[in-house]
Amino acid sequence: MTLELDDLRVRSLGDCRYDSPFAEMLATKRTSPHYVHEDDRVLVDDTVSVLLERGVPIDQLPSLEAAGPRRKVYFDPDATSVGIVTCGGLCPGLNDVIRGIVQELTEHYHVAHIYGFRNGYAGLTRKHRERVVELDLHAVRDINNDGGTILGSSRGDQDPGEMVDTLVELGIDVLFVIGGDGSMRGAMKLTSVIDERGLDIAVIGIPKTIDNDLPYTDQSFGFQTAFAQATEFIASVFVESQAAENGVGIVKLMGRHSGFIACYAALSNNDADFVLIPEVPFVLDGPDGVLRRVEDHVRRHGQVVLVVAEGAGQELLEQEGQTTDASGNTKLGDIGLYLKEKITEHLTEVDLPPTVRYLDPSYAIRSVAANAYDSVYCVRLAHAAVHAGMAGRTETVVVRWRRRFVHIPMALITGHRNQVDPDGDLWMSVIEATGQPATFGA
Ligand SMILES: Nc1ncnc2c1ncn2[C@@H]1O[C@H](COP(=O)(O)OP(=O)(O)O)[C@@H](O)[C@H]1O
Ligand SMILES: O=P(O)(O)OC[C@H]1O[C@](O)(COP(=O)(O)O)[C@@H](O)[C@@H]1O
Ligand SMILES: [Mg+2]
Repeated sequence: MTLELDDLRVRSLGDCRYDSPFAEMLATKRTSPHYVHEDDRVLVDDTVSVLLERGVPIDQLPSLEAAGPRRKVYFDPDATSVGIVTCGGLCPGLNDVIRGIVQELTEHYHVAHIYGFRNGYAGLTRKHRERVVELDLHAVRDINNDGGTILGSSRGDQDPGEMVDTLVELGIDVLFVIGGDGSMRGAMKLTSVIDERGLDIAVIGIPKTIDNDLPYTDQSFGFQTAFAQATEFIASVFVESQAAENGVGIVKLMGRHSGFIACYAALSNNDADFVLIPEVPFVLDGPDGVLRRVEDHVRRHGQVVLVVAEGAGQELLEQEGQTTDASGNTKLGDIGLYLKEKITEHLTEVDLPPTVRYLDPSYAIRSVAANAYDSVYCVRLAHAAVHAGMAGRTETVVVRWRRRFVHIPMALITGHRNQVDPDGDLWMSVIEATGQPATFGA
């Protein structure tokens, strides 16, 4: 990591001049094991060797601004209007975040207006301006019991100039963008137009991804719910594969570039014998290839279960030209079906005609309501986002980093992707739990 302290400083619109509703509560607070003072910072690194390697004084070590309420805020709460938008793929907990933002802004800051934009960035365009909804406590009362997002979502590019026009027309001071890497890139285009026009509008990101592929954040919200859902499907194919002769269970799970869902779901119920993820390439043929390993497993145990992340082994698939979705994300080939075909073919050839159960739970793992753990996480992120916005932070994302809520510059979260490290301890745990080899063939 070549990060310097200056790369981690977040932008502010200006000095905070208004009293915060939390001023009294904060008056006596100091940093403790359970609280980081607003003037204190959280270290990025957590190992002695890395800190020593940096070779700089402690106050020059890479660190992050603590999230949370401030004694003074930038926006005059009574005169403030905010907007909320949810973009990209669904994720458990979106409604919890929306609800948390609305409750915090209403009950503590008493802001003037809270607007919800419908269906992602499309909702900020001229064409959809009339679909904007005003949000209050009543509108968000029990939305956390449902999956999805009450605001809707979408993929696809929109003109940032037109979107900023909408913010100006509605008098929005703070825009909360709940979205993934694409949404944060879109949010940065908004801040650049806002800067060009000299406007006083803050843009705060709340990172969303069930793939858990955003960097500088501990597991992202909704991830735990999603992989817990996924375990149910693994358990089903396990039962099915046990009951059949030469039973083969295959579950394909979401994870475009990162195999976190596959790893965690597999570790959770420990029924998987093989986990295939995008980060660890594999070959099918040859003595150490997947097919021979699967065959060996079936010979020894009479059945086998494979968990495969959708982005795994894409290089094995013959695809006619690469296509992308409306947001520019690469469309993937179906590795699950390909494995099903290849395994069936191979086991039939070696006289172990299989019964294959293939499940692709797809949207069933991301469209559900958040579990209790994720709901807590969501509401705390929502609070942090509101405090950041009211304090005039902009182009800033609120994240939980090593269990502390902090602010990071938006550019960092789009800079690279969080992936399972084949040399890291998570993959080691997967190998330990499944008993699969560290690699498959040359
Ligand atoms: N480079 C970009 N510049 C501007 N907007 C972008 C960019 N990438 C994605 N977006 C927009 O952000 C929204 C969400 O992006 P998408 O990739 O679908 O989901 P996610 O935010 O979950 O990664 C879409 O409306 C998309 O057009
Ligand atoms: O069918 P859709 O909506 O494009 O979603 C599929 C993709 O969405 C994901 O859940 C990720 O979504 P985001 O890019 O919005 O984070 C992937 O796991 C999956 O490949
Ligand atoms: Mg994305």
